[in-house]
Amino acid sequence: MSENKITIQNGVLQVPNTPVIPFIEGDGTGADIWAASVRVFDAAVEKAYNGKKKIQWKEVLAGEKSFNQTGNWLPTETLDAFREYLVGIKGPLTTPVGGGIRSLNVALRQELDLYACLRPVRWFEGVPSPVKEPNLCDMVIFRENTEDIYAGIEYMAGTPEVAKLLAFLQNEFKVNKIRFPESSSLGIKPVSKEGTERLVRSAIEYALTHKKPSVTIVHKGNIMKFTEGAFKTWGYELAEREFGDKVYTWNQYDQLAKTDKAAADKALADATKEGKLIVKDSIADAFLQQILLRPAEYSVIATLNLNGDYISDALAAIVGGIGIAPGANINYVSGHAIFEATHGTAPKYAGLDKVNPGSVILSGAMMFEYMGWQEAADLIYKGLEASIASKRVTYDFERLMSGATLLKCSEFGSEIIKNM
Ligand SMILES: NC(=O)C1=CN([C@@H]2O[C@H](COP(=O)(O)OP(=O)(O)OC[C@H]3O[C@@H](n4cnc5c(N)ncnc54)[C@H](OP(=O)(O)O)[C@@H]3O)[C@@H](O)[C@H]2O)C=CC1
Ligand SMILES: O=C(O)CCC(=O)C(=O)O
Ligand SMILES: [Mg+2]
Repeated sequence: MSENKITIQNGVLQVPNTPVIPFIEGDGTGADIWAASVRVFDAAVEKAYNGKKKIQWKEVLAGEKSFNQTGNWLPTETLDAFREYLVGIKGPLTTPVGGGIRSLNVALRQELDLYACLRPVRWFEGVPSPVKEPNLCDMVIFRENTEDIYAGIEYMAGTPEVAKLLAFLQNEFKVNKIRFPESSSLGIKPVSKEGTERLVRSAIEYALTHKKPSVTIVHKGNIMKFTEGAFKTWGYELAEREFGDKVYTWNQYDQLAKTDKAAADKALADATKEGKLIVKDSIADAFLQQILLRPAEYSVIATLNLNGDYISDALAAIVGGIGIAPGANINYVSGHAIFEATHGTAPKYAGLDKVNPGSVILSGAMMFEYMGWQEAADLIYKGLEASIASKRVTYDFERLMSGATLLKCSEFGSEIIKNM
């Protein structure tokens, strides 16, 4: 075993001083963003550890660059590298709409079983926002990352496959509610108890470790009873079974309130006063208006794949847009993790050295925190905060700030380094 590999022993990451970290540059604006980000990462590590620590970057291919060079969108070598080196980082990869290859981003998450998509959402002082009090929005999304309709089990209208599936549903299950069966495409949404439990467990453990007040299970269980609804039920059951006294759930409240509403109110108030973690739930559509109107009531969010995708961009917009929305895809058991921005390839800006590299830079800060390199992460936060405070920012912030100086993507990276 090379001394430059990050490994995991008894659940604890072992990080050498000069770890090899595989990275994917990314499609579209990925090249611009990566060039700016990697300079920030190296500068933060150098400044934090005076040359005692240094990352050995290892480029691995995926997406358009990979296809052009190898004829393969996601080479086995790339998956092998992420498996071998445990921790990696990536830029965005393009997914065509309505046909063509399936998402390489989703494929990476599924192949490495990176079941938790962790996306922290917080406001940085001075960032322009469409809401009056963006500081009230301080949430961490745990999005299930391997199941749901992202499993890609869908069949196109008019194909023999869809005809077979339709016939099966009609003959075996007497399904007669498909409005236009002859022209319907069909998709299947797998949601498992195991998948739910490991995601909700991660969210609760995170909330307890970081002393957060609540975990909200966000679902559309009124309509999709056995997938989204089961996610809620399994989530509550897991919380009560595995975390016992450390949590109080709205399910416990509801059970008690059936016979004694006053006692239930008191139990909830006591649990809150005692600092227990409150595990609650919200139906997804209502949740999306609540995050605008009452964001302070939400903290850690546990949700399924599609809801998590929508919620990520919606919450990012509240705190200033997806230019500064970082994320991580993690398997907390194997230790495998790939860090990446919430945003996509923003193709219209490709090659213009224009977009905000903040999301990938903050994803790198999350990676350093995951590796235990907190000092390097803190320098990145410091550099970013000071750059925003001096109003020297990329186009996305500049167009919403008065008196700001417009910087290119690369210049914003340099600005962060200057302010570390
Ligand atoms: N994990 C991944 O790799 C992801 C990949 N994708 C893929 O990316 C492609 C493009 O998707 P699309 O729906 O256009 O979404 P994008 O997130 O790529 O872009 C949408 C808009 O968000 C803003 N934006 C995005 N990135 C930045 C940035 N770094 N700085 C500032 N603003 C930014 C821009 O807004 P404005 O126009 O207002 O300037 C942009 O037009 C698709 O193929 C999609 O599948 C999408 C999401 C995640
Ligand atoms: O894989 C893609 O192209 C889109 C993924 C996405 O939007 C996300 O993970 O937030
Ligand atoms: Mg998305």
